[in-house]
Amino acid sequence: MKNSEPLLPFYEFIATNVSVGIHAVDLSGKTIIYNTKMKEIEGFHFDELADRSIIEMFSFRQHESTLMRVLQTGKKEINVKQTYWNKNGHEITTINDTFPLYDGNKLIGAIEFARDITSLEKLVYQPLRRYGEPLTFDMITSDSESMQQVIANAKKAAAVKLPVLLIGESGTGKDLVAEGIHHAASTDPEAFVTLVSRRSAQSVLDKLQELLQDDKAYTFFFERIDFLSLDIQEQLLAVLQSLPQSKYMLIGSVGSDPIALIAEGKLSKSLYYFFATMAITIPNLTDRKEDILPFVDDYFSRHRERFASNVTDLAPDVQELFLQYDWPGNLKELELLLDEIVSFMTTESTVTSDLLPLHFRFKVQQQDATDREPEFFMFHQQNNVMPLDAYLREAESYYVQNVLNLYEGNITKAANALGMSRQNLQYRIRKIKKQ
Ligand SMILES: Nc1ncnc2c1ncn2[C@@H]1O[C@H](COP(=O)(O)OP(=O)(O)OP(=O)(O)O)[C@@H](O)[C@H]1O
Repeated sequence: MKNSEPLLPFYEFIATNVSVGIHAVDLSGKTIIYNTKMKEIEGFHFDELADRSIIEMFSFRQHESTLMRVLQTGKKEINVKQTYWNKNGHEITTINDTFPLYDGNKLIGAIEFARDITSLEKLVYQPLRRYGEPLTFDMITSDSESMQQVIANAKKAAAVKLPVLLIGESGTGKDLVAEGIHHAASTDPEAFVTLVSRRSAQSVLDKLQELLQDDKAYTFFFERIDFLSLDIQEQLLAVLQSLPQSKYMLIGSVGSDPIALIAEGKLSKSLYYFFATMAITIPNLTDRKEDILPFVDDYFSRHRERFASNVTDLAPDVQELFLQYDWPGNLKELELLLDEIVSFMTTESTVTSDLLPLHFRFKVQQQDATDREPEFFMFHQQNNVMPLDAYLREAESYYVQNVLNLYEGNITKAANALGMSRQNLQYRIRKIKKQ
């Protein structure tokens, strides 16, 4: 390969600057190439991956399963869309092509190319919007008492036009409530601007400064301010404090309890006080299960209207499963699942259990992992053998749940006992919940 040596700097430059995530592994699953974009997508540092096999990293990585499968089958997998939550808890959507790598006839590894379409997905994934209509409170499913309270508070916030903080886990509907507030407070449907913190933090400030040059009474929605660094949060606060009161409607959102975020150093206390004139907490879907079936009905009616489809309802046993499941990804998870289900449907009008994707059935089963007997994890020849990564996920979930139970849910003590940091354990718990 002597002749290719002068090309190495070119290859390196390409790998570093290309806007596609690249991850290549050798036959043993060891990482050979992991480029800058892939690091950005997955929120990793190269040192964390350099010398480890995929199996060792199994609990952290989303892509390992495709790479493993391609190593096993020797067959490429093209255009696979994945939405997941990366190591930093950011929701990411990618489209992946994964190829086996051959030297002559000999398989030597696998390589994955991931196109990050998160921002695009956010733009195009607007299933609630009916042909450009503004998104108003009446379009938000709120059958539960707690959601009705959220809407009532959001209406008050729109009336007084003071800064608002929306608190809720990913997928609970913070974006919708923010937009509902805007349309209740303003007559200009075009003046709602979402400034997304999950990409480049500096771009939030730049975009804000740029828009402030217009003479428009914008509603600025600062989505997930807890994803901004403390330094940027302070800079943002300085800009916000200098704005004329009452001209702009200012809304911020955070993904969990702000007091805990402040204690963990992820949220500036002063920025919190600035936004929290009015704080609205949007509960998790599992705490307002009355919203599940009305949301499904509404989804089906929109689907019929838009795609002239036949889909009308869920079979009783599917309803049961939906009500039983915890929905860690909240309404977003339910919506993505419905998207997947209706894409399989042709002439059927009722969603029966055989139309449920395997991963969902598996997740419902996994929810009872804590009730499992230890014998489940012992290998019996007569048992069906499950794929290794599914088994490892089960085992991790079972072990972590039991250690948490042992320490009565105390994360610090459980993390100590498991020999890991609090953040690491919290990350794993989130991941287990989302599996
Ligand atoms: N109450 C609701 N009624 C109707 N649709 C909802 C409701 N809540 C959420 N959704 C749907 O769930 C999806 C996620 O909602 P949204 O983006 O507002 O969540 P979020 O809390 O802002 O999440 P993130 O923190 O990840 O941005 C949206 O596509 C929306 O259509």
